[in-house]
Amino acid sequence: MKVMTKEVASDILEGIINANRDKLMDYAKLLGLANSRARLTGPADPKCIFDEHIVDCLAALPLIPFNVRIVDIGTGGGLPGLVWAVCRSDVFVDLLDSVRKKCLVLEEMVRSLNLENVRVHCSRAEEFASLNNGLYDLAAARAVSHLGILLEYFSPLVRRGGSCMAFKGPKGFEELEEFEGKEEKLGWSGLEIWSYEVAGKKLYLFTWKKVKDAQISVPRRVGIPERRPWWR
Ligand SMILES: C[S@@+](CC[C@H](N)C(=O)[O-])C[C@H]1O[C@@H](n2cnc3c(N)ncnc32)[C@H](O)[C@@H]1O
Repeated sequence: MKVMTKEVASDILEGIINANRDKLMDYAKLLGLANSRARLTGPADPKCIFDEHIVDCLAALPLIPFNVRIVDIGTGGGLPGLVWAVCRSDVFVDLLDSVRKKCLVLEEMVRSLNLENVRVHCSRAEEFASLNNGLYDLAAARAVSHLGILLEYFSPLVRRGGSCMAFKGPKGFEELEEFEGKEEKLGWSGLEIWSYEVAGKKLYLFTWKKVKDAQISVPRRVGIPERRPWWR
């Protein structure tokens, strides 16, 4: 492993949390209620959702440029994209999930929270990418898939000059070792790994820049990225 990790600047987080606490708490309550209907995120207790899940998503905010268009792949209950949209009216976020029941609940939450900078899409990433090529400045995912597979999902969606971000625990390093140094095949370069802590757990954001078009044909058909990993 040649890449050093950097620490996310956490000093501005308290200000972000304080400025948005009420709306974020409203979201935590909605998500808690929704969990009983569609199992969107583990816990049902709003405080636990806030402290473990919402704070995790907030940790990435210092890394997100202003006025960007973002796609959150496998958003589930809106993590991280909905959290970002609540705190940053300058960004526009497309929330993507393949499970219809989750998307319906998400749409209700977006309406309840009066968010105008969010749209919900019910689709697999592979299919969505064929209709939205290069549309995004940033693609992100939390708790969705192997890091290498995420890079394949992200690649066709992000414009040249844009970036991607994957939320990972320590296992992200093992996943990275499988393909490290080959990411340019998908147009990615400039890996940076950012570390931070939530509820006593050390967590990481893996980010890359899109420097060129992919050299392999993406998106591939649904299921192929998992069955035939691009790096093997
Ligand atoms: C474990 S959940 C994580 C949800 C959320 N990101 C979070 O941090 O709580 C993974 C989600 O990814 C969705 N998903 C998995 N593969 C997908 C794909 N290829 N395209 C779209 N959604 C996908 C699943 O439906 C599920 O809601």
